Amino acid sequence: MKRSIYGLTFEQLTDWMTEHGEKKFRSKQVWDWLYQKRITDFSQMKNVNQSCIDLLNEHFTIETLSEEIKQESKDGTVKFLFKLHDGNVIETVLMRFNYGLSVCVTTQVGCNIGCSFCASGVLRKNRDLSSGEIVEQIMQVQQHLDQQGNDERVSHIVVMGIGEPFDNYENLIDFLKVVNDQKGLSIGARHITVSTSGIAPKMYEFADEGIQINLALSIHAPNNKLRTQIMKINRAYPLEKLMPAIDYYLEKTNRRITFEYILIKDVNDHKKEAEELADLLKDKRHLSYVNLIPYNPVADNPYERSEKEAILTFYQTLMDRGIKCGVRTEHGTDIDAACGQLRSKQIEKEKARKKKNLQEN
Ligand SMILES: C[S@@+](CC[C@H](N)C(=O)[O-])C[C@H]1O[C@@H](n2cnc3c(N)ncnc32)[C@H](O)[C@@H]1O
Ligand code: SF4
Repeated sequence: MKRSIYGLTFEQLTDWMTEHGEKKFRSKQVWDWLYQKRITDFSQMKNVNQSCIDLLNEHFTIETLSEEIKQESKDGTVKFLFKLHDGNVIETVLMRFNYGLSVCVTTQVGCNIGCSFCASGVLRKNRDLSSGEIVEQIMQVQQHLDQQGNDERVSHIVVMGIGEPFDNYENLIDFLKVVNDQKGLSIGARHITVSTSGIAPKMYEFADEGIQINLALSIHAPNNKLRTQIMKINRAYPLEKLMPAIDYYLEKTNRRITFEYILIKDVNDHKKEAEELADLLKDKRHLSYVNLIPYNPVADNPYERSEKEAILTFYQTLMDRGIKCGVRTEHGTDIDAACGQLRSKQIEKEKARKKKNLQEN
């Protein structure tokens, strides 16, 4: 199996070139073709000599994802379902904001964290995505934009699709280096957000990376009892372990953390939980922002979305206590918007098709 060339950072490609007897400047040429001209075949690299093209063809591929489904919403959201080389399927979403175009990428096939409200968690992790497969999601979306002919660029990235990015740490870091590199896509670090369910040791490591990427923590509950009930990762990393990791990150980076808080009707959306959350964050409120996310219904899941009034009360309670917060606006409500839903539907369809085939044979 050949590697995806998108998976290599600029330094890795330069080392590879010299190890294979090629001049260092070849990596700059290759990156120009890949990320500026966005070619999809090595033979299109006009200023690269044939022996280098042959070498690249021998060791690497460019495109490994095939587009299975593309759903476009009235609000401009586009949801892609890609098939990987091994037949697994993943989702990627393009969202339009007034500040730019943001892509939500997937980092794993399924997720082992198993949060009770998440469509991704229902399907266990099958494997990690390679750094190349994560970069290629951005490239495929950029190619979709190129085809529209409006000269639009992906300007923001949120690592909030299926999977726990800190459970695929090395590939995540390589991905971030590739998309952030000025010689490539040059997407600003401050325009990239990584969301984690709270793998505390990796939060220390991330703080030490010295990159200016934004961090979001899926907190979802202000105490251990409730957090463990909805997120079993809290058994391994309860708040006593998580809060010091957050403090370390804030001290080391002086960057704001976004706390994501999904609002589930009658589960974690009472005023007392808002008060408790404000208490938990009070000593770091100058560097905190709470993103309230109304629960997005998932098939066969008993949870319900909070009432509008409960959402407003929660929001106001935090604001009154000096905690900056906002309610996430929804995108693509007329398509399979909730994370992991398009993929789950597709897997169910595939299972039904296989069963039917078996019965017929
Ligand atoms: C899918 S996760 C991926 C990143 C990482 N694993 C995490 O949990 O932060 C991204 C965000 O989507 C949220 N999410 C998951 N299922 C959801 C649902 N049904 N409705 C609304 N948000 C959901 C998660 O809580 C998390 O904050
Ligand atoms: S919310 Fe994040 S960590 Fe939890 S199951 Fe979904 S993808 Fe995994």
